[in-house]
Amino acid sequence: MADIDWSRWTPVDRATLVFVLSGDDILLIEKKRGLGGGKVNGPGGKVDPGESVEQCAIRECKEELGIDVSELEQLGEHRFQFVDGYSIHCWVFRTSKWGGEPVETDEAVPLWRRTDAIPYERMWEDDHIWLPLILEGKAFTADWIFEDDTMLDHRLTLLAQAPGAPTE
Ligand SMILES: Nc1ncnc2c1[nH]c(=O)n2[C@H]1C[C@H](O)[C@@H](COP(=O)(O)OP(=O)(O)OP(=O)(O)O)O1
Repeated sequence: MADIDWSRWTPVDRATLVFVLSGDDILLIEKKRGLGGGKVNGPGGKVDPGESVEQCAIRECKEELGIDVSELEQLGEHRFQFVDGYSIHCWVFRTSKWGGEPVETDEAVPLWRRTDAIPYERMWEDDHIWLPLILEGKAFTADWIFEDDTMLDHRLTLLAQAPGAPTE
């Protein structure tokens, strides 16, 4: 964390992640392409110009899984900094409200798993640190330094309330 002035940090991209919960189950994806292609993650992706993070979350769930999510609860904020200079600011939502049946698309394969059997070994290295907080409904903000797929450092702070919407 030492070399980064997080107070001046400006991301290259903004993105979202969405976790749909249904009883003891969570809806994940096997991501086919893009950043993290080949990994298991939640549906999500980069924010389009002029789009809010919530609009992005809804659009990405439709594009990647064909489902319509609603009543999104914004709980987490990630600042991912890669040592090659790339950076991405990611907003994490959860919901238990969705319509439609998740289907495979050219971007993702749906993957329902029990919340006590999340395949962290197939996910980004950071996920096991913060996804349990999403399941518990705990708000947080977190900073991460990555070299490619390897997590070098991190700092996670629990929040009393959800992080605010992005201002950049
Ligand atoms: N470290 C880590 N853990 C968990 N999730 C992520 C990371 N780093 C990440 O970037 N992500 C997430 C954040 C986003 O949901 C995706 C990256 O966006 P991407 O899928 O590349 O964006 P799209 O808009 O869907 O894809 P393109 O159309 O740009 O190819 O990963």
